[in-house]
Amino acid sequence: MSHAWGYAANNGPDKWADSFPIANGPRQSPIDIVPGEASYDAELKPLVLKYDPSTCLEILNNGHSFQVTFVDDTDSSTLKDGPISGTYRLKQFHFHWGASDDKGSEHTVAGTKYPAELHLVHWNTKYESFGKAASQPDGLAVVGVFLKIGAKNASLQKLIDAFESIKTQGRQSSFANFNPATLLPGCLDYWTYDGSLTTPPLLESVTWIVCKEPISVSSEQMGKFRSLLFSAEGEAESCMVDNYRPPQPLKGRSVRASFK
Ligand SMILES: NS(=O)(=O)c1ccc(NCc2ccco2)c([N+](=O)[O-])c1
Ligand SMILES: [Zn+2]
Repeated sequence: MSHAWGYAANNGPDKWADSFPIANGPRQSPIDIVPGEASYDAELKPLVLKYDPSTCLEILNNGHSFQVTFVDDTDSSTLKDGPISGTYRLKQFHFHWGASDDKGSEHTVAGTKYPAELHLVHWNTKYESFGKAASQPDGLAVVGVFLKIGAKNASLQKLIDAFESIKTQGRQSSFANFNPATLLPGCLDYWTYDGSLTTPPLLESVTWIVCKEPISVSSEQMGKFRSLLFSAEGEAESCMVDNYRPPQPLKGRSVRASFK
């Protein structure tokens, strides 16, 4: 790919294999989750998420999504138990969404697309850094949460209120004392499977933990997500929409459920 990857016709998911051949690998993400084909595993533990709002650092438009980044030099914000062993540290969270409310999530549930999907990204502290962990089969654990059109979400609104300061690619602003736990659904039942990063470099290092219960977002709030830009200041404006990879082949993998 002579140009950076993106989500357009000339550099989008169908072209990623040109520069990242792992795109056709055995454990790619996202996938379509078919509840009737997931197997309940009684040995799966409840998720233990401990988030310290004081580790929240900044909000950034990285040109593919917006992300909120956390200080990850201590075990202040961590994920434990669930399908994983050991301690994984929260590095950042970000979203994927569509140009309209009928699409936008990366994982789908029996073919159903949600308007958006939240990813809370954690790395295994048995490795010395996110970068080192990202290249290991058990290096990362990403909690996925679907967004469903409904009531206005007060927690998402705090993110949206910062958007005017990060409208274009590369812009960032300080963002303190945000508690990511306020973005989690009430019920933490989940599906889990072995997968990958859903954007280049598509590394096959992710234990995916996808929550069954969505959180709400209003259609107006989704409109604000779509006001962000892929483009940098001074470039032709390109709305940040449809920044999602479609489901990938399961290739023999099993999906386990933490619930009956
Ligand atoms: N949609 S996702 O949660 O799978 C995802 C994808 C890419 C990256 N990062 C890209 C990257 C560069 C080197 C290693 O990683 C991240 N992340 O960093 O949290 C998350
Ligand atoms: Zn993501």
